[in-house]
Amino acid sequence: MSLILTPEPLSAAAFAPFGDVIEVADGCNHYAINYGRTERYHDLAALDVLENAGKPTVSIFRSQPAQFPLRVEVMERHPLSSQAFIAMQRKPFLILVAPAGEQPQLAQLRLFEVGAEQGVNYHRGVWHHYQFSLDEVRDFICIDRSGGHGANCDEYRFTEAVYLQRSPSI
Ligand SMILES: NC(=O)N[C@@H](O)C(=O)O
Ligand code: NI
Repeated sequence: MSLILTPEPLSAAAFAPFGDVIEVADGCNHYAINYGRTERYHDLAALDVLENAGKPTVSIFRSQPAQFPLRVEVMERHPLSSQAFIAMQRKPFLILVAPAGEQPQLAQLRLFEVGAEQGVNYHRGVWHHYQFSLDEVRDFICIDRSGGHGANCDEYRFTEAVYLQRSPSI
């Protein structure tokens, strides 16, 4: 028996069990800076990267597009840190997540469509599929942890048949 997942829209409330949505939204803490020429939307994600002498790191992931339907072979988690992704070309992308725990539970898998003006920050231990793009090679800013000590990437390989489908809108 296969499990087929289709995307749901990403909102801060829906994503709360997994992390933060990085976006300009009602209720954000924002204020004018630079003599009124810039509005700062402040402190949008809980970065958690200092465990075991880790340090914050900004990288660019140049990701290959996935082919659909995508068979989910593996998911991963970072037990020592958060990990944020923000699309540089402002194109939508898909993320697959499951709550932190010993292993991802099939019944708790969620597929979200990240909008063109959103980013995500996975909280530490949250299971997720590694980054991929849609249609074309795309660049993503990644903010996570480097240095320090301790293994920070656990993988879980599915034996069940889990597939991701795109929605017509993306
Ligand atoms: N391995 C690595 O740095 N990337 C993954 O963590 C990912 O989520 O793409
Ligand atoms: Ni990751």
